[in-house]
Amino acid sequence: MATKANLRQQTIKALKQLSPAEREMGAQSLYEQLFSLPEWQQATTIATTISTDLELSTAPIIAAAQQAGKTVAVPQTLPARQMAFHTLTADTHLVKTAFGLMEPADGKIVSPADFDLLVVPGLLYAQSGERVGFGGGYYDRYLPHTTGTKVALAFSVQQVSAPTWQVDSFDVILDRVLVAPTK
Ligand SMILES: Nc1nc2c(c(=O)[nH]1)N(C=O)[C@@H](CNc1ccc(C(=O)N[C@@H](CCC(=O)O)C(=O)O)cc1)CN2
Ligand SMILES: Nc1ncnc2c1ncn2[C@@H]1O[C@H](COP(=O)(O)OP(=O)(O)OP(=O)(O)O)[C@@H](O)[C@H]1O
Repeated sequence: MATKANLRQQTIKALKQLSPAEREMGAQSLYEQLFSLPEWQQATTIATTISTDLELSTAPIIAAAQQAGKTVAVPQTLPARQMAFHTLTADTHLVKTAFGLMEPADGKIVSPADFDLLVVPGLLYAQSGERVGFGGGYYDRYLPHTTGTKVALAFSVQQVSAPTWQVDSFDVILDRVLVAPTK
């Protein structure tokens, strides 16, 4: 069994080594798969993040959702590893956190139970839904309060068929892991 810390390091390295072409091709496939899901099409309220350069860009997801008239909300980190999701509009003020993430500073708060679909960030996912995140434990604390479909979008280097790590009791299992094809 690998430790989550080792797997985080390995996956970050593999993500950094993706060629621009692989990234672009993978990303297009992931967006198409997401937008094809009935859960996406039916969702009126969606949780996602403001991605960092290492992560799959969420900008096309935010744009597509807004275009379709869906409500989009993104997280603000709070003390004690809590998060509040705020609706994202053209008027939302974003601030950069000490950790380098862009977060909403205002905007209406969406209750966790109001999301129909949550695009959950992370580093490594098993096809069966287990997830290794960035290590903050933010989503493990938040997701138990949600009822919507929990989806992850994985480049091929972010996916394994079954967990190679010790799954903790507090780890929340995702409903779907979409995977980009290998080149
Ligand atoms: N784009 C994106 N946004 C996201 C997440 C994500 O995975 N991706 N998160 C997914 O969970 C949450 C933030 N996750 C975090 C995970 C770890 C640390 C962290 O290790 N922080 C350090 C240093 C803190 C500081 O410099 O202020 C620490 O706490 O020691 C921070 C945030 C919410 N927003
Ligand atoms: N529901 C919870 N209640 C209390 N502590 C928790 C909970 N979930 C996670 N933790 C703690 O948070 C820390 C990080 O957990 P873990 O390594 O699973 O995070 P992660 O899933 O990688 O991060 P994230 O959820 O932010 O993406 C661990 O020390 C864990 O003990």
